[in-house]
Amino acid sequence: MSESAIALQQEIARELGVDQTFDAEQEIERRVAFLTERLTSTGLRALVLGISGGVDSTVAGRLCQLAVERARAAGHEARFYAMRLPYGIQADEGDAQLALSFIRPDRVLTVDIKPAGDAALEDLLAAGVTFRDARHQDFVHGNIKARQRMIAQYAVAGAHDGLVVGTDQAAEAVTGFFTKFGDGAADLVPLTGLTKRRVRALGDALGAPSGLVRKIPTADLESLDAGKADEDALGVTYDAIDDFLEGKPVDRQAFDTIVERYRLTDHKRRLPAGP
Ligand SMILES: Nc1ncnc2c1ncn2[C@@H]1O[C@H](COP(=O)(O)OP(=O)(O)OC[C@H]2O[C@@H]([n+]3cccc(C(=O)O)c3)[C@H](O)[C@@H]2O)[C@@H](O)[C@H]1O
Ligand SMILES: Nc1ncnc2c1ncn2[C@@H]1O[C@H](COP(=O)(O)OP(=O)(O)OP(=O)(O)O)[C@@H](O)[C@H]1O
Ligand SMILES: [Mg+2]
Repeated sequence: MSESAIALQQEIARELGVDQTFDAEQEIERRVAFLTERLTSTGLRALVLGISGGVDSTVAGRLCQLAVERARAAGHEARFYAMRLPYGIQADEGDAQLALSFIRPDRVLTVDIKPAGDAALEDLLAAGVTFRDARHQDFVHGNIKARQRMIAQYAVAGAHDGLVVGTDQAAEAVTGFFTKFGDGAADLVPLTGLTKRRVRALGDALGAPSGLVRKIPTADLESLDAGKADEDALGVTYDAIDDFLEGKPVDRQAFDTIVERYRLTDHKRRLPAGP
């Protein structure tokens, strides 16, 4: 790799807050302390997060529960609302239930996002919105589902004086692999700066079920391609993304794919542009 390529790699990692060193126990402590401090300093009384059955929300969910328990021990009443937000019947519902058993949240709220998500699409079609083809429509519908989850979580935060927690981490941030104002919308992002393998290391250190920690990541938003692996959608592996962010050598094709995605999704990591 050329010197300029290495410099760009380092600059992007710095921009996304990826540390050069990593200690799972320390990171757990730092991130739980962060969530607890946000609760006490804002005076708010709840954390809200959707639990999918994937590793990111399993880890973030456990951090949330530990944080509210710590806040309560310090005399600040706070609750963690874990939300199940299936689109109809979720194929890996068993994983979501396993995640909840591990997290042991104060409350579980379940909202099926299918009726609202489907109604939104139907109304758009009735209004005359057109798509290139069925796959394009299904893709946009997928982003509607992610935003429907955001609506449900913000409603619970509004109802219970809470803060919405997001699962944004460095591997998704660098590729812009999230729905803008959907799962990308949150008040607190406790996994920020972590590569995917470091999220998994937190999961192991927290004692999360191994099957969840090592589960193939999926956004699972497209009905025509249910459970599609993120890596198939991204065209690059999480190992390569993590190596890139941790300053390790990556092959030319992976490097170019990551940098191109990073540039194209710059707008997703910023506030809306104005004149
Ligand atoms: N240059 C620019 N400057 C300012 N804004 C720009 C823009 N280009 C597009 N935009 C806006 O951004 C929109 C596109 O962004 P967005 O709506 O997010 O849509 P988009 O990035 O096309 O799709 C979201 C991607 O994230 C994936 N995802 C979503 C949710 C969760 C996960 C997961 O890992 O679990 C993954 C999903 O599978 C899909 O591949 C455009 O419609 C436009 O409104
Ligand atoms: N079916 C669902 N029920 C509840 N929350 C969900 C659901 N699907 C997605 N989410 C929320 O959207 C977030 C983004 O999804 P994403 O797939 O990136 O994370 P994950 O499923 O936790 O882990 P992974 O990326 O490994 O699949 C989740 O962490 C979760 O908070
Ligand atoms: Mg997932």
